[in-house]
Amino acid sequence: MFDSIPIIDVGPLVRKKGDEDFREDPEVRNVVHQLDLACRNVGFFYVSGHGIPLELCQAVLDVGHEFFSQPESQKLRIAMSSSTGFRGYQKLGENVTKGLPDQHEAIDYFKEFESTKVALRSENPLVGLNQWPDSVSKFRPLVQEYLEMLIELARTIMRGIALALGGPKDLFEGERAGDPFWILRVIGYPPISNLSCLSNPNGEEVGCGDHTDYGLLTLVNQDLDITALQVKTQDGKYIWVDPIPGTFVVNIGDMLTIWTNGLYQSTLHRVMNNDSKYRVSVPFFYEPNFDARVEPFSFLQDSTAAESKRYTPVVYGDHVINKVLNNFG
Ligand SMILES: O=C(O)CCC(=O)C(=O)O
Ligand SMILES: [Fe+2]
Repeated sequence: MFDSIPIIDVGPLVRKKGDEDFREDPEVRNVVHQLDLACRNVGFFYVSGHGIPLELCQAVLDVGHEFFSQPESQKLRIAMSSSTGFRGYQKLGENVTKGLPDQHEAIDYFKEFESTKVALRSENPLVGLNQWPDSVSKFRPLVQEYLEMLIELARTIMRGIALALGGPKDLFEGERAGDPFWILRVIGYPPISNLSCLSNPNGEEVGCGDHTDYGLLTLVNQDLDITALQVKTQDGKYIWVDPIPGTFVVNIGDMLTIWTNGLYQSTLHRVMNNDSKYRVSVPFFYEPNFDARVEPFSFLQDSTAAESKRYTPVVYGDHVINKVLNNFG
């Protein structure tokens, strides 16, 4: 049972990731222990000490605000469609979670496939080029710089999680997540008071409905002056995830649940922007290799869920294609 989100200073992981004795270092071991507790009990944690400049995080949110404040015709110039590989801008209400329209607009970026066998598979609907708004000139260079840093940070945190599971530090490298797929969403949530009456069955206006994230690890950069993200506890209550300057909100996704045979569970969460201001958040989803087969680690199966609870293996790429097509196809 949890009633708050822990804060983990990942500084030692970041500073010592190249060290020979990384695994034995007392500071690293301390971080690894905290990661283990957070992943077992909460599924969410803040990370501080990550080394990514606050100004860069803020600048990414600022260009998001600038983009969304434009007239719709301008935004639709980078509209998402099946012909863009589902990359680009989607209007308010176009995104659907569990059959209900979400009250947000967004731009979606996916890792671009190189001409490997994945890209050449004609049935892969996510093959395409990312859509960059030239109306906001700083957008592309800033977001690209940010992406490179976030990929590296997520990889470092996954190294800590590998040790937390008692595995080798490269557990999530190679065929599993050595060539990680990623998704970046720049999301805008209008204040609920501005919305017409599209509500969920409970009469609530939901920016993004209850869901777990479907990949490996999510890092959320959110506006600092609005609290809108909520995490569901085991007894069904929601707790608000207040923004903390200099941190990312990190949560684990469904692929980690499968790999750990349920030891680390992805946690339900949703977004409600009850504030009077427009909110921007930029979640970054660090994922397995596109063609990774995800199945419970054999070294964990004895110590985790009973046979009946075993998770069904999936190929990550099939899983994500399914999710995207269900939403927009
Ligand atoms: O906007 C947020 O704070 C989180 C959004 C989210 O949960 C998601 O896009 O998966
Ligand atoms: Fe999420």
